[in-house]
Amino acid sequence: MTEETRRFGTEVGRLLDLVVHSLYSDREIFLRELVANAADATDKRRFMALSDGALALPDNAAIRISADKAARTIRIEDNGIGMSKEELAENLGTIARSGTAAFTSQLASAKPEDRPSLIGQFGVGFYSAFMVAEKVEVTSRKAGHEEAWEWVSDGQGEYTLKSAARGAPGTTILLHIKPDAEEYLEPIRLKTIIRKWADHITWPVEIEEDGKFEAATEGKALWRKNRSEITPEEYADFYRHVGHNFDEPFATIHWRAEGTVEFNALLFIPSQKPFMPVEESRESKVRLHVKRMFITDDAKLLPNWLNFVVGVVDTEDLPLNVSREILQSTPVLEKIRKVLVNRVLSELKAKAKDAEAFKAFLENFGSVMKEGIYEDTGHAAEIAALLRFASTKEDATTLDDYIARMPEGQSDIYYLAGDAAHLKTSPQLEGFAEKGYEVLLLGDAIDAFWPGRLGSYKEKKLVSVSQAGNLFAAGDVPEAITNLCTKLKEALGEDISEVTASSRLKDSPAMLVAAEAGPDLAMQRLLRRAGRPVFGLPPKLEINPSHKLVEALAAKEDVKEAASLLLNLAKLQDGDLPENPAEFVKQISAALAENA
Ligand SMILES: Nc1ncnc2c1ncn2[C@@H]1O[C@H](COP(=O)(O)OP(=O)(O)OP(=O)(O)O)[C@@H](O)[C@H]1O
Repeated sequence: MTEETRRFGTEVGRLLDLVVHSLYSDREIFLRELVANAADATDKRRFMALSDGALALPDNAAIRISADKAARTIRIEDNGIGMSKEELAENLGTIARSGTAAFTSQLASAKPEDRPSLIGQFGVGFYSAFMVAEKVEVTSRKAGHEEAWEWVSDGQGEYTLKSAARGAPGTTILLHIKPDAEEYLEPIRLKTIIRKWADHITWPVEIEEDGKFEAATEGKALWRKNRSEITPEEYADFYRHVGHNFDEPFATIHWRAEGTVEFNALLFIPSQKPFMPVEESRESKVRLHVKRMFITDDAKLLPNWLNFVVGVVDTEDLPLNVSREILQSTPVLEKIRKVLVNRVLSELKAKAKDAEAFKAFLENFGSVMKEGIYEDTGHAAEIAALLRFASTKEDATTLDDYIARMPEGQSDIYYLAGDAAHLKTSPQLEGFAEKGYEVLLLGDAIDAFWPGRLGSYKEKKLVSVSQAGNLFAAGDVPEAITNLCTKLKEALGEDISEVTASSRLKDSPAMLVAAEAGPDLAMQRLLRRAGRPVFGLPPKLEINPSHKLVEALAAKEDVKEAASLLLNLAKLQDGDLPENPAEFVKQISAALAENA
């Protein structure tokens, strides 16, 4: 029989090296990882069999574990979907998941003493087998195929692949246990580990004892138990399992919904940003189960702006053989989604009462939530009410508190969106302090988008300070200034829609403001940087009649050169480059030379 020898992808080599050499405690998680893979593979086969009867699972489908003390092996067998030759090479010989690759580099840069807990809590999937095994043999037959393949490796950089025999589809993993890991050859030890880590697995997990396979799990899904029967550790373990996270949950939401739709739900809000961002997709991965059986994790049970919530929803209101088509159209899912969003929002409202803890939550997930204001008009106001913002008066304020502080005469909510580092010193803020008007300082990239979409909050309009020129129209302006405005407008042409004198400017000679309708300046900047057309009127130029430079210009006949200088200065102040930086430097140098 021909045997092929292949080398692991470089990332795998690194990961294996780190796993094997930095983990001394918590090795038992290898069993959790391998059993979880077996359960996932069985779930996949069950789901595929819905559209292809030939793939149907045997009635006694289970995950079976047996240890052979004499041979020093542990065998883990499943009736799952199996792997073809190329899948064995792809799944076990390379790291396809970007998250795992990123995890590997994080692991490499972590202090050696921190690595065990990182590995122990995160899990490294299949490769954890090499923590306890000096050689791993995987025999797999893909459901629907006749041939089977055997993958063998000692984890030292290479693996072999050869044709093999397996009576039925599924995967067998044979671990040749290292001398220092013999404790795992005891069935009782294996059972304890399964109970601890894998009790929620919905497929039977059986362990061979005295020649007979015995159920190792209670077989009662955690989310179907009463809250009083579950310990905080059990919740946390389950959270780490479903969420691939390694922190403690910030919130655990476990309830049974009864009414128009019935289901059990166990949802978690992480307390840290997941190490793996929501990988390739932004969509919710909350798992849908029907009568305990896993159906899919892409039913989009929660909207994208709650994509950080992980967990399980299990309903009796759908048939076990629910197909993808039914999932897309059934009103049951729509009803479930509604209940879930409202439940998560009310949990967040309750959590918001502890300002300190909630601050950390918002630092992690506040920007994702803001996307909800943009995408989900039905919940926009509720989301906005939960958020906190920096302002010219407070480090963090809610919109309600902002409104409560509004002085007499202020009717709108003012905000300035832009680069967080420059907000506090922006000339756009000039004039607001004098009026006693607080301004929200919005430094997230998404902040350029959502205020315009929200429009108003509790009947107060959200107004960008870059569009609040009306507040500061200068009263009586000397004729020379009015003439200067006209001359500047002539010189600047279509770049500027209007030049006006403003009372808001204190230290700056001029400033750009956006037209009242259309995108504000922060939004225009984003559009420009993204190479997108900027719609709406060009900006206005406000000049400061009491600034020395403006006074001097008002006395001049020809302001052509000065006009473009003034415009470029205003652009610079907003963090934009002048259109032609070299030309601008020439102008400035010439102006300085005149006064030198
Ligand atoms: N028993 C199995 N049956 C079928 N496919 C398997 C089995 N075990 C592993 N695989 C395949 O190998 C891939 C890699 O497994 P591995 O455990 O390393 O990562 P994962 O399960 O994708 O991620 P994680 O362990 O972080 O959840 C799996 O995604 C799956 O496609």
